[in-house]
Amino acid sequence: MSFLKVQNIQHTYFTKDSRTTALSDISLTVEEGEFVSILGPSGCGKTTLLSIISSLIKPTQGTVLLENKPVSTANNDIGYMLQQDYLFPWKTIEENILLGLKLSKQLTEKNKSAALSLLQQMGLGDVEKQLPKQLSGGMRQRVALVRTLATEPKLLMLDEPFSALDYQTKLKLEDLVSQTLDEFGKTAILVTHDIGEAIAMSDRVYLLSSRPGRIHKTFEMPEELKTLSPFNSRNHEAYPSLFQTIWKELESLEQGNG
Ligand SMILES: Nc1ncnc2c1ncn2[C@@H]1O[C@H](COP(=O)(O)OP(=O)(O)OP(=O)(O)O)[C@@H](O)[C@H]1O
Repeated sequence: MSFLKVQNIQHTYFTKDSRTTALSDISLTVEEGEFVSILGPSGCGKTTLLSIISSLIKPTQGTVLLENKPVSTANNDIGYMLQQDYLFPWKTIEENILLGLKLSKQLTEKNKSAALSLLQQMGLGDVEKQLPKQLSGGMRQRVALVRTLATEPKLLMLDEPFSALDYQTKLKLEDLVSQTLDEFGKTAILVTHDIGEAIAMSDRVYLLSSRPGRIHKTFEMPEELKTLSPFNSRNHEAYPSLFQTIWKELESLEQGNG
């Protein structure tokens, strides 16, 4: 039994006078603790696929099972880390990271201190009482990660979480996120436009083609990269040729010959 099983997804958006098939014939599985990425040209259906996996939209066809059950939006099955941090500007960092627990009526002394100690572990122990606007973009994304992990979701959806950050912050955050998810044994799906990021962070990369989005190719990352941090993966000798291979495939898709 796979942890996450996405079977034969097809999705068509209907409007009054048009229909767009965004996804067709998508099947994939993710095992517990794995990190996979979804890469593809603009408009290939990445966001649609994430929304279907999270059960925010119901696919026209197909099923999604998490631990053999349909995904539930009610019981913290899914946690999100998005391009924008969506921290509430009028709430302190502490209030922001505890909000999910509070709303789902799970706030206890135990998980409160776990969340605060994770904040400390992220190097943010001294900003608890500050407001989001007092923090840099990278710090705010670290807060967003703590808030996401605080509710102990089974599956994490990372939708371009580093794309608004400067390059150096992004590389540092990739390492921190990767290390934290490993430590917690979390399973994650990353949507990205960044080939390097996908290679450096993932166990497996799914390359989608567009109109409709299908799985064009699946790239299993070599074992020697899987065990390295994202930063060290980018500097490994296996990295440039993998980058070239995926780059060429993506180029061919963008030129419509895929
Ligand atoms: N609500 C909607 N109604 C109609 N068509 C939609 C809707 N949402 C998305 N689409 C279409 O479905 C296709 C896939 O869109 P989606 O946003 O999932 O792609 P994406 O890969 O996330 O794009 P990008 O990389 O540009 O963010 C596109 O052709 C888009 O125009």
